[in-house]
Amino acid sequence: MTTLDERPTARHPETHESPTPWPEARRIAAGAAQPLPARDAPLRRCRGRALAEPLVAGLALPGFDTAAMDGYAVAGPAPWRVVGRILAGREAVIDRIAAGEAAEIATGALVPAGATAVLPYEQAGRAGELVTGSVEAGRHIRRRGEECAEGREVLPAGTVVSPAALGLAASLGCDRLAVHRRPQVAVLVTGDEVVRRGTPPPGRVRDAIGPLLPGLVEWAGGEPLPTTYVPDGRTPLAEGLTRAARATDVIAACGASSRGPADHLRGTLRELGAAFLIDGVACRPGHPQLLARLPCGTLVAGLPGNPYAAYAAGLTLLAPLLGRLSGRTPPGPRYAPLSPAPGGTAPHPRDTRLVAVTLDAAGRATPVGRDRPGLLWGAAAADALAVLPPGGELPPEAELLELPQ
Ligand SMILES: Nc1nc2c(c(=O)[nH]1)N[C@H]1C(S)=C(S)[C@@H](COP(=O)(O)OP(=O)(O)OC[C@H]3O[C@@H](n4cnc5c(N)ncnc54)[C@H](O)[C@@H]3O)O[C@H]1N2
Ligand code: MOO
Repeated sequence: MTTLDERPTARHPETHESPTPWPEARRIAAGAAQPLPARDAPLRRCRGRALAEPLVAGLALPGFDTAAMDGYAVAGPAPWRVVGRILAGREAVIDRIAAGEAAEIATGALVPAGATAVLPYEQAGRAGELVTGSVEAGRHIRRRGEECAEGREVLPAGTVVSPAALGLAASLGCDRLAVHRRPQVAVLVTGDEVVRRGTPPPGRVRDAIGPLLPGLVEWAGGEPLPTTYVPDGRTPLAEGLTRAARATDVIAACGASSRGPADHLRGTLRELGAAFLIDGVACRPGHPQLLARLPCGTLVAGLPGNPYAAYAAGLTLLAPLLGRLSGRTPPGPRYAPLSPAPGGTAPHPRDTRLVAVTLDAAGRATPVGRDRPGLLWGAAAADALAVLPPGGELPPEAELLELPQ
């Protein structure tokens, strides 16, 4: 685990904080915890969780010599005399055929011993009990174990269990899988100005973060707990953090992260004895974000109140942290060539910029615009966020951050 003392300490000329460079902040967040313990869970509860152990084939696939086409199992050269019919899932009525014989066979049925190929109906001619046609030896028979040998590792530990992985595990005879527990995340939304329903009156604003964060948390590997709303003020914030810390692995506290009269997050965390792992990140938007550990061990990700800044911060610190806690192997970085922005998006002189982009069919990323810190329009229309390192001209290509769907 990286400690505060290992953080770079350059002071930020505008905020007087000591922001951590964006790539370093992500590494610290991903290393701030260990994967949560494994549990044995029934398949229906495994989707989205990470395998705690490799998935090993407990049986061969296919499990028996299987017809890959509807037609005739044939032995030796044509013509063949039909000796019966074999359907999938039925006990073998014909377990062997000799040269010159054929058995009508359904896709998925057990191929009788002695069969040298399956001749599809489309390639067969039939007159009474006699079948003619030509088929290469071995064609259209899936031999036992040819697709996956028994005992083979098919997925490594750390793989997120997808719908396809669930189907594969079932094909391999699994009823349960060893998966990591998902980290529970309590979302605290602060601010006297936020309203949760309808049109906000003058001076108030609709809560955009409460609806946004649970989906982001779930996508990143966490289990969101019901969102709690905390009024401005140190005491309610301290009470909210203390209550949440008793019941959860991670707290995502939104708003109150800056320097205004109602921005008590940093002070309150200090009063509660929290250790800061990250105290500001050199990125736009989202620079006031933080990561701290309460004395009880619960981690607190502090996200800015501006909704797009909260989203960008959620992807910067919260997502790698939840990925690690949930035992997921992090995906490798993705890059895309950048089209110049119609409005002229440029790198920030000191901070990493996170820009909402769409991807065209050729894989080029084009900035969408409408991604000011308070506005989620660009992010909602985007396919990814492009990461623009600080300084210089617009780079020819950029790293992409995947977005929750
Ligand atoms: N003197 C400075 N002021 C500010 C700085 C700075 O560096 N120095 N940074 C600015 C940036 S950047 C951001 S981001 C914000 C972060 O502010 P807070 O985290 O303290 O959040 P608030 O002040 O509570 O709110 C900011 C903004 O967002 C709206 N908001 C808050 N919560 C929600 C919500 N749940 N849904 C929708 N909108 C929300 C709030 O009404 C404000 O407009 O600080 C800047 N100031
Ligand atoms: O960085 Mo603020 O986080 O721009 O909106």
